[in-house]
Amino acid sequence: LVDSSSNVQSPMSAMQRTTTKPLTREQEELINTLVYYQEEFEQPTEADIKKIRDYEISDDDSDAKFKHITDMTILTVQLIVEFSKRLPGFDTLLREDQITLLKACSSEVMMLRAARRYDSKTDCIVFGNSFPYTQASYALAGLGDSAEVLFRFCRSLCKMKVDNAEYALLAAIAIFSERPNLKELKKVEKLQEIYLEALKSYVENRRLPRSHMVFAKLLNILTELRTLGNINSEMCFSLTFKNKRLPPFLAEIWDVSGY
Ligand SMILES: Cc1nc(-c2ccccc2Cl)n(NC(=O)c2ccc3c(c2C)OCCO3)c1C(C)C
Repeated sequence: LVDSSSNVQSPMSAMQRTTTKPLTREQEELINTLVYYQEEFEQPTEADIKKIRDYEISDDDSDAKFKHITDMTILTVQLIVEFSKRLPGFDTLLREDQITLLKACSSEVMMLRAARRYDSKTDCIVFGNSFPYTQASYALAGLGDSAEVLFRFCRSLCKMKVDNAEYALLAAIAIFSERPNLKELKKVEKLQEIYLEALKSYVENRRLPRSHMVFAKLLNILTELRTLGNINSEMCFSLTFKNKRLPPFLAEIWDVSGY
């Protein structure tokens, strides 16, 4: 902080002098792979959507709305599983750790996907191009109060202008997170570190003028995802008291006993 003429430099100018490290070739390839598979598994197929759209929902039918959400979620979680299986490093993990990661991350990555499908002009989450979820439709399905939290999360990510690469890297980092009962925790942490480094380099090299602390704000999203995922688990349990049942696929992946 003290230059040759022994003037004390302000920390800021010392910080500004640090040059950003460019992305390495491996990091570029990693990000391109993630963005490719994110696009590949972005939306359910028209055929799948048609299957769940077949029955008309009368606007005021809460059970039908709830069933739509559960069916769309099943399709979306299946896409998340396909995306995860193709993440470099995922196939180096034990099968049981792969399952532990998928069960724990699926609701968190669902929230990220909801934010990615959020349309600020209509204040709707549009899953599958034809399932606009509004806060009202969430309330109708009996998920009212959680919708407020979800839509606030979606709006904040929208304001941050999170781009495709950042979404894909955040999903990968959420997938390779420390979870209870992992057999090879160190391996998962090592993988997560690689994706965190790639996100850090990517953010620092992004051309668009960004507000400062972007990397810190993106890491904060990961903390928020944990909270949202936990509220989702609580919601799953409360459904049993509202005699709303989760389909077996979701009850199993989200560990809702007694399915
Ligand atoms: C079948 C189903 N599909 C979802 C879901 C729907 C859209 C995005 C993410 C999720 Cl997890 N959920 N969860 C929520 O809709 C949900 C639950 C709790 C929340 C929340 C959401 C979206 O959002 C924020 C905080 O708490 C459910 C069940 C459990 C109703």
